[in-house]
Parts: sequence; C-alpha cells; structure tokens
Amino acid sequence: MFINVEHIGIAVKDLGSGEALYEKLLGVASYKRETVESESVMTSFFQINETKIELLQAIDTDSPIARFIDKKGEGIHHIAFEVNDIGAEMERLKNEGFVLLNEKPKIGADHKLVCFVHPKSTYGVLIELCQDIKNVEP
Ligand SMILES: CC[C@H](C(=O)O)C(=O)SCCNC(=O)CCNC(=O)[C@H](O)C(C)(C)COP(=O)(O)OP(=O)(O)OC[C@H]1O[C@@H](n2cnc3c(N)ncnc32)[C@H](O)[C@@H]1OP(=O)(O)O
Ligand SMILES: [Co+2]
Repeated sequence: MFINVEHIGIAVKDLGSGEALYEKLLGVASYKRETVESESVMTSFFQINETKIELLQAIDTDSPIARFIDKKGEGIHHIAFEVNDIGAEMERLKNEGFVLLNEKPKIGADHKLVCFVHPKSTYGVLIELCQDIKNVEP
C-alpha cells in the first residue's frame, strides 16, 4: 500500500548552492547530508512537517544524477512514495506491468529500503518506493 509522498528528489550540480537556496526558500536548514555510494550521489534533506525535499548531487560522472543533469538540466528528478511493505508493492507493480529498475529492495538514504520504477512506465516520471528500515519485518 502507498502511504504518502515521502520526498521529492531534486538534481543539483552543487549541493552547497542548492542547500543555500532551499534554506532561503523554505526557511529551514537541511537536517542531514548523506552520501549513498551505491548510487554515486550525495544527498541533503529538508523537512517541512510531513514533506521532505531531497537535493541530490552526483559524486562521479557515472552517477544517474550526472546523466540526468547532462540530459535534462537541474530540476525535479523523482517522486518518492512511502510504502508499508516494499517487497509486496514491488511484486504488485511487476504483476501490473510496471518496469522496476531493481530486482530487490536496495539500501537508500535516510534509513530506507528503496526501489525505482522506470519513467517509461509512468508517463515520464521516475518513481521511488521507500520503506523505513525500522518498519521492515526481520
Ligand atoms: C537511493 C538514494 C536516494 C534515496 O532517496 O534513497 C535516491 O533517490 S538516489 C536517486 C538516483 N538514483 C536513481 O535514479 C536510480 C534509478 N535511476 C536509474 O536507474 C536511471 O537513472 C534511469 C534508468 C531512470 C535512466 O537511466 P539513464 O539516464 O542511464 O538512461 P537514459 O538517459 O537512456 O534514460 C532513459 C530514458 O529515461 C529518461 N529519464 C532518465 N532519468 C529520468 C528521470 N529522473 N525522470 C524522468 N525521465 C528520466 C531519459 O530522458 C530517457 O528518456 P528518452 O525519452 O529515451 O530520452
Ligand atoms: Co530519493
């Protein structure tokens, strides 16, 4: 089951400048920076009540963020939904014909297990599913 929009991912060339601008815009500071080596990204999170913004900078040229910015420029990169059971939701979406970008849930930022749905399945929007690791059945 999808619960809510967990975060909106925004690709930026430089995290420091992105943080300065979003701090000015939102009126709150980033609450954490986190590098996800497996995704070749460095992230910075802002939270306004239940809504989070995730700024993403590539940490190498092979990063999906680097390719995205090369192709489309800086801007909204993905929408992440919190789900109650990422394994079950991946199965359901696969059966519904959505193209998943990873076979199994993978470790994301901010203590989450994540999976991505190919934008070609979703009218051009990269969708991320995420489940808080503390809510995952052992
Ligand atoms: C996990 C840590 C953190 C978290 O929240 O926990 C993150 O969110 S990390 C975010 C970065 N990681 C990912 O995005 C992983 C999933 N993404 C991918 O596997 C690729 O980026 C993929 C498959 C979406 C695109 O791969 P690539 O750029 O190598 O391929 P193409 O350039 O050929 O793109 C194919 C097609 O998709 C369009 N595209 C690419 N990225 C996006 C996007 N973010 N939103 C919408 N559309 C996108 C691209 O323009 C191509 O379309 P076409 O019409 O063929 O030009
Ligand atoms: Co994300």
